[in-house]
Amino acid sequence: MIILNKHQLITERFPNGETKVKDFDQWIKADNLLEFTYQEDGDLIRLFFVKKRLEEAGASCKLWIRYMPYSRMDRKIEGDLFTLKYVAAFINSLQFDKVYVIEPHSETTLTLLENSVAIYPALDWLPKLMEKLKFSDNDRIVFPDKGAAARYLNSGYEDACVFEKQRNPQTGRIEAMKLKTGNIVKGAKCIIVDDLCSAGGTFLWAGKILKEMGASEIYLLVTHCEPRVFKGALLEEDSPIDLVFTTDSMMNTTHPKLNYINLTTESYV
Ligand SMILES: O=P(O)(O)OC[C@H]1O[C@@H](O)[C@H](O)[C@@H]1O
Repeated sequence: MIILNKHQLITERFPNGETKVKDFDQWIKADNLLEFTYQEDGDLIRLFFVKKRLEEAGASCKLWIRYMPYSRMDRKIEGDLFTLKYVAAFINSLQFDKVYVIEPHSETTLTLLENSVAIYPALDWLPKLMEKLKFSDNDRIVFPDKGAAARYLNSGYEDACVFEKQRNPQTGRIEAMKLKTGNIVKGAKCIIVDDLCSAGGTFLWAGKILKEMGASEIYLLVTHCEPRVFKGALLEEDSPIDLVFTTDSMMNTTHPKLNYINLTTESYV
């Protein structure tokens, strides 16, 4: 989905699959903000078309990336393509004046993307959620793996609990998890904070262990939820996760256990 200056562009497909972008020019301003939601690779070509037209019109443009495509492919694996690098190179070639990236998974995206700045809604929202849940000294912030700890630990949450996890690189399934740092006081409320919930295995594992250790309520705060792989298990009655807080950066399904954080460009741009 592409939103130009708050107007969602009408993009249609010709019967052969090619993209048609309709009634575009009316939304162009001298300075533009393009909001980009990635759902499939075709969205990248639509981004290209739109930026090229803005360039032709002599208009400047900033880009707001709700979810950075391929951000989890953030390292070179022998024999495989380092796709994040190429997607970043593509976006760089479009020469945006500034690129805002919502929760980019790792520093690699920011290193690869020129003129980029990261926005961390989950982290920004954490103090508000702690207040809402009436957090006390016994309650705990939890980072479910070393990636989350590297991202957030230095943001004033040095006393957070940190998990260690082992994921099978072939199947992608989590095979083991254990609490590496911190302790859980019986009856503690916990907020697990991370960038993204994909299939949810990380949070089911962490939630189960936290409950076994005596936690009373467990909340999940993630910036992105991936609609295609998000498994309902996390939201089911017997899930250890009581409520999920997320943004609509990718997913907009409704469910009583899902709470959406309003993510507006105005607060950041
Ligand atoms: O366990 P699922 O939800 O599939 O995957 C999400 C986790 O995998 C990591 O890349 C994310 O940063 C998050 O910790």
